[in-house]
Amino acid sequence: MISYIGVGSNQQHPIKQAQQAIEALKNLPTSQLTGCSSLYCSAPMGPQDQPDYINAVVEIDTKLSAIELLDALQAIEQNQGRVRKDNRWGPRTLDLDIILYNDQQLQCERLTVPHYGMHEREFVLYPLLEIAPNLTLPNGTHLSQLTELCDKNGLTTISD
Ligand SMILES: CC1(C)Nc2nc(N)[nH]c(=O)c2N=C1O
Repeated sequence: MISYIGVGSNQQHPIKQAQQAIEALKNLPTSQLTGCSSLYCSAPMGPQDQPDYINAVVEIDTKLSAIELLDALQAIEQNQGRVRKDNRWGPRTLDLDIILYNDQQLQCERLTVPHYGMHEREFVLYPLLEIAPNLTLPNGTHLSQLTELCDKNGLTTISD
């Protein structure tokens, strides 16, 4: 199954955190990393009293189920020092979110796919457009329809 993973960090050397997470995603069991966007920098969405974020989107081809994938992503987050605080919109060392999992629409206590916020997050939509320009979402929306609605202004690409 093709899945798109959002990578985000704004603590503990975010560029290194993102690069380390991408390396860890290359080693997921029964999976291949089949695409990786550039790294992007953007101001925090939500509370502004925190540092800018580094974001990327990774494409993987995996035999893991969505829940197994979620567990593997949370293990990588913990391994990179993420302490799951209750502060939902606060700073974080590493965030790995399942943006899409094949063309599935899943809604359970631990997981909602497609990611509930992807439609208005330019730091998800533009990295995703970079690696999957012809993507159509499970509900039939074309990715380019979403990026038209979401301006790229605040997003800058980081040269490696
Ligand atoms: C706090 C919140 C919503 N803001 C963000 N803002 C940006 N720019 N990037 C993120 O990854 C991000 N993640 C979050 O969880």
